[in-house]
Amino acid sequence: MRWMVVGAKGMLGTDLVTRLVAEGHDVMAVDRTEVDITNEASVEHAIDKVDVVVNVAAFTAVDSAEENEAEAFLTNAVGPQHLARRCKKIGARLVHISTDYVFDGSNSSPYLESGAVNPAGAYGRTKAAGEWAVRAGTDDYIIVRTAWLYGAHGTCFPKTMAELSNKNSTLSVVTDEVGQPTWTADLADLILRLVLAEVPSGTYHGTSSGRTNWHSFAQAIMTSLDKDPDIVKETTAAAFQRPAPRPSFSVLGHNQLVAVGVDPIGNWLERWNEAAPAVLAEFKD
Ligand SMILES: NC(=O)C1=CN([C@@H]2O[C@H](COP(=O)(O)OP(=O)(O)OC[C@H]3O[C@@H](n4cnc5c(N)ncnc54)[C@H](O)[C@@H]3O)[C@@H](O)[C@H]2O)C=CC1
Repeated sequence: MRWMVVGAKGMLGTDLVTRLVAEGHDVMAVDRTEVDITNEASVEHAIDKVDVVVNVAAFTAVDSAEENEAEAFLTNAVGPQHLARRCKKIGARLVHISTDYVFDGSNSSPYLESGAVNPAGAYGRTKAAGEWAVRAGTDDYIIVRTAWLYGAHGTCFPKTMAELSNKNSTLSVVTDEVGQPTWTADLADLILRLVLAEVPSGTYHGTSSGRTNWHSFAQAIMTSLDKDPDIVKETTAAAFQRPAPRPSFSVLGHNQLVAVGVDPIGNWLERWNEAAPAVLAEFKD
């Protein structure tokens, strides 16, 4: 099976390519300089003779998307449309990564894969449009919605907390946003398992199991750094205003994975404890 990973130099792409290569798969890893997904000619020229295309390319700057929605839309919606059309033409399966931000966060029980999307901000709107573009463009797709991603090869919450804790005696972190911290290496593993299992086309939720809030996650990060978790103080989203709205409840249910016999990713805290040495390597002596 021949794979192409588009957006391969990002946080998820780096771990995905590493995993596929380690497993002996035939992988072409490309980023924007080789294939710009916003340019249909570039997509048509570069993507050929592959069995699976994994789109991990995205405009991921959530706050910046509020000011630059047209640019975000090009990458997050028009790009996936080009990829879906191209995959259909060459008979490749498209795996496309989406986000919890397609939901507004007002639920109190886990979001179902089939639940109505209602994004609260520009990034979520563009990602929801990308999902529709994929579904409209090809019949052979796997959409994987993920959330609260962290990894060794990108800017992410654990590294930001580690940096802040080196400069400050206390940190204030919000308690009223709930979600599922998810390690890029675990998501790479899930993508591999979904493709190898040849699951039916559809939308799947690829997040860790269980749930937490940012404050408790920050405390777990301090523990991993051998620091006192009590330096993390509680605050609220209202006191910590940012340009883009954040969903207050981002817990995704894994019903579709279970339905097709694919194991969801394990509990977020167990996975964090496994991930921490790699993700926090630059902060450890
Ligand atoms: N980081 C997070 O917390 C979350 C991420 N996601 C989704 O997961 C996926 C992966 O995210 P990350 O690895 O964090 O992203 P990232 O920002 O680390 O990497 C994105 C990659 O896409 C590439 N790219 C951007 N525009 C492109 C274009 N026009 N053509 C080709 N490549 C282009 C960039 O060069 C970069 O290497 C994205 O679809 C994102 O929306 C979903 C939920 C949470």
